Amino acid sequence: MKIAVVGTGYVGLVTGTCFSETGNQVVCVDVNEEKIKGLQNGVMPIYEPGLDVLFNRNVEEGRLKFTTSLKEGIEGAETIFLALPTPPGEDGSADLKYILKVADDLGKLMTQYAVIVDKSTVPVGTAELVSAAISRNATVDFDVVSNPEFLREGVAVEDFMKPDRVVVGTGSERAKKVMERLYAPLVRQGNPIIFMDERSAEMTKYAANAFLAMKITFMNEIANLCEKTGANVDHIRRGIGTDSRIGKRFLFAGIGYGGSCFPKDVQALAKTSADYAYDFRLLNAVMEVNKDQKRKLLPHLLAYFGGDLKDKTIAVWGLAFKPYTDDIREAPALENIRELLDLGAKVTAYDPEGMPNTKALLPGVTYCHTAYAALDDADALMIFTEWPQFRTPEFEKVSALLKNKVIFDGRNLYEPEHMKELGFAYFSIGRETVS
Ligand SMILES: NC(=O)C1=CN([C@@H]2O[C@H](COP(=O)(O)OP(=O)(O)OC[C@H]3O[C@@H](n4cnc5c(N)ncnc54)[C@H](O)[C@@H]3O)[C@@H](O)[C@H]2O)C=CC1
Ligand SMILES: O=C(O)[C@H]1O[C@H](OP(=O)(O)OP(=O)(O)OC[C@H]2O[C@@H](n3ccc(=O)[nH]c3=O)[C@H](O)[C@@H]2O)[C@H](O)[C@@H](O)[C@@H]1O
Repeated sequence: MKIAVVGTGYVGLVTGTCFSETGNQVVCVDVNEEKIKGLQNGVMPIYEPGLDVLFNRNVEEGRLKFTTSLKEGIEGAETIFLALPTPPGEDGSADLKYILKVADDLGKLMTQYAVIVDKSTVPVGTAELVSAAISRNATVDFDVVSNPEFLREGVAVEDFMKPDRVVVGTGSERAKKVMERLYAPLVRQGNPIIFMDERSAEMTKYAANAFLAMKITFMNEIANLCEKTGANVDHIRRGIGTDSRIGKRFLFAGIGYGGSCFPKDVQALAKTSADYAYDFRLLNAVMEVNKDQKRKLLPHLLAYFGGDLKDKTIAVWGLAFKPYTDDIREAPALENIRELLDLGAKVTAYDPEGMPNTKALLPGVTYCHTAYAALDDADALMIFTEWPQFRTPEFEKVSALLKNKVIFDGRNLYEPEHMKELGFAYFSIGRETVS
């Protein structure tokens, strides 16, 4: 099948690359000329484990191509995926300007029947808006389908190639057949392709992200209560996660959820609720709790240094919003670093992949080549991302490099008991403080 993917961000690149891997001819389109030039020269603009191998193979074998021309990209394409940004608008709703602009262009450019597949995360009713925008100028038949994407950054290839499920919203039998054919190699793993109407598919995506954000937030609130009552959130996680009705995943308490999607999607769903005059109280609570959670370690840090961080150097391990990605959008580390700098502290930082992106936003930080280099002569260590190499550091080296043996850990990487034995002061989330 010939496929066009419009937008070569995270989702566009993974979608295009994975569909070329299953034997389709894919052309990816983007308005960013520099990005397209790089992709044409084999430069992968994001760090995503495993994606480069598939990318190189399919580019070499001629199944994966890149262009800035929408007209050229969609020529002969049976499906046209929209993997465009839907950032929060001023009122918190998803901004549809990128999607509707491309829909308008498609109406003018399409010369044959195509299925327009909305892969971006968009509010209920968007398929109808896209359809109307195309219809204004279209001279050919088309269907608009909602096909939300559930991949996680860092494990995107695995999530795309072996999805738990594929959700497709369409009322068209013709489009349904096209989508079945396209996804057949992926759902052969035994997982379902679930067909429904467009509005339900659009809502399914928001419900999934909001539910996961709520699950994490619930555990963060339990963690906060654990700190007050002397219970240990790790035990609670194991104690409830083994109940198959609850499930083991997404129960890790920490420094709050970040990333390009949970914060924006929870906010957008709250806005949809407000638009329909429904007060979705749970969502508002999730956003409020997460805002506070991201700043959870700062009061402990300030108290440790008697309320004054001037002339203190704080080492930071982890900038990306989670491991195995260079994505720093809404990362808890960034908000904390800004606050540290405002309070007069110096910051030294290390992240295996997140430093190039952070440098542009926070030039006042000293970026180091290794995790240990960031500790050299620092007054304290703060941890914001659970990269595996931070899990088992050489603690002797850590204590030799730090001026004070103190760690503020937003990801619960170490056992409080062990830290006590090693003589560290140790602040984590929802567990005993070692001081
Ligand atoms: N990043 C993620 O892990 C996931 C994102 N999503 C959703 O997928 C959508 C896309 O997200 P990302 O890939 O992260 O976006 P992104 O912001 O990384 O990339 C979007 C790309 O679209 C391009 N673009 C903008 N206007 C264009 C136009 N008129 N024609 C062609 N290209 C254009 C931009 O230059 C950019 O390269 C969003 O709705 C997001 O919520 C869904 C699941 C996972
Ligand atoms: O719509 C999207 O863009 C995607 O959003 C999330 O994926 P992603 O943002 O890549 O990352 P997650 O692994 O979900 O983590 C999100 C945040 O929650 C935090 N988290 C996650 C799990 C957990 O137990 N505790 C916790 O604090 C992470 O540290 C991170 O800051 C969803 O998991 C994907 O299914 C969805 O497709």
